[in-house]
Amino acid sequence: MKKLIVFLYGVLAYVIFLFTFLYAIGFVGNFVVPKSIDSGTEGPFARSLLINELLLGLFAIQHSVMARPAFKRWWTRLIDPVLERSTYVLLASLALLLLYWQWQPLPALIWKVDTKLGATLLTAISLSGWLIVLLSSFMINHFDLFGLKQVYNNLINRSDQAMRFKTNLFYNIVRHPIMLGFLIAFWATPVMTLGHLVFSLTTTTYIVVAVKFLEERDLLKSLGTDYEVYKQQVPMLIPFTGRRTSKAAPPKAKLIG
Ligand SMILES: C[S@@+](CC[C@H](N)C(=O)[O-])C[C@H]1O[C@@H](n2cnc3c(N)ncnc32)[C@H](O)[C@@H]1O
Repeated sequence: MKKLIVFLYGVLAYVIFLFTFLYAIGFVGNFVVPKSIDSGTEGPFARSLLINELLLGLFAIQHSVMARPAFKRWWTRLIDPVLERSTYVLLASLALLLLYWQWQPLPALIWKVDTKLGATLLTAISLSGWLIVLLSSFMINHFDLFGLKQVYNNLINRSDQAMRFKTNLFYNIVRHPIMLGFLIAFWATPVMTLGHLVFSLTTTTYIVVAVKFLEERDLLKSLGTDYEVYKQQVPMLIPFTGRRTSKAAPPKAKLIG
């Protein structure tokens, strides 16, 4: 019975994540959803900017702190380790839902592409960014990243293994295709308002700092020279840049963590 409840908790966390992810596409692109990045009534500039930065900061802190191995070691002494990933996903989704709800529009225009062709092209590029995010998550392990694998294995009494290090497909072009997808989705827009610019600049800074100084540091610690070699062969975020001696070596069934 306990295992079933744990499984249902994981499924609920995943469903909330899926809704949050789909909502993000409409939020950033200003389509379909009731509250988007540019909708609502304009408030005082300083107050709006402060609220937006606090909302992004809350997400960044939750996302970064809860992903660190030291935090996970402490946290899984308090909660069932099977629930760790689902709880992380659930809290990240709640932080994003709060952001969508409380985001303050800053409508000043930075750029606007007036031609239909240009606007359609930029929207298509942005949507391709979201697709890159989704496809990349399947290239490492979508159901592991979002906690479903852990609760399912627990339900059927199968032992759970950590995620495997992958260098396939998009991971052979850049080391962080999920983050690259987000950057494309955030920046490719036919209408860039000040609010959207604040969102894109802050998230870009966060992504670069978190990837370089947190995620890659943990991966280096866990994978050692395999990750060192991968770093030399595959650029971080911009495809076809930097030193590239040869194709990334196939992973030697290395587990992360
Ligand atoms: C939200 S995912 C982002 C992955 C990567 N930064 C990206 O942008 O595609 C974060 C998780 O992916 C894992 N990860 C990063 N690179 C990986 C790789 N090449 N193979 C498998 N897992 C990876 C990290 O250990 C972390 O648990």
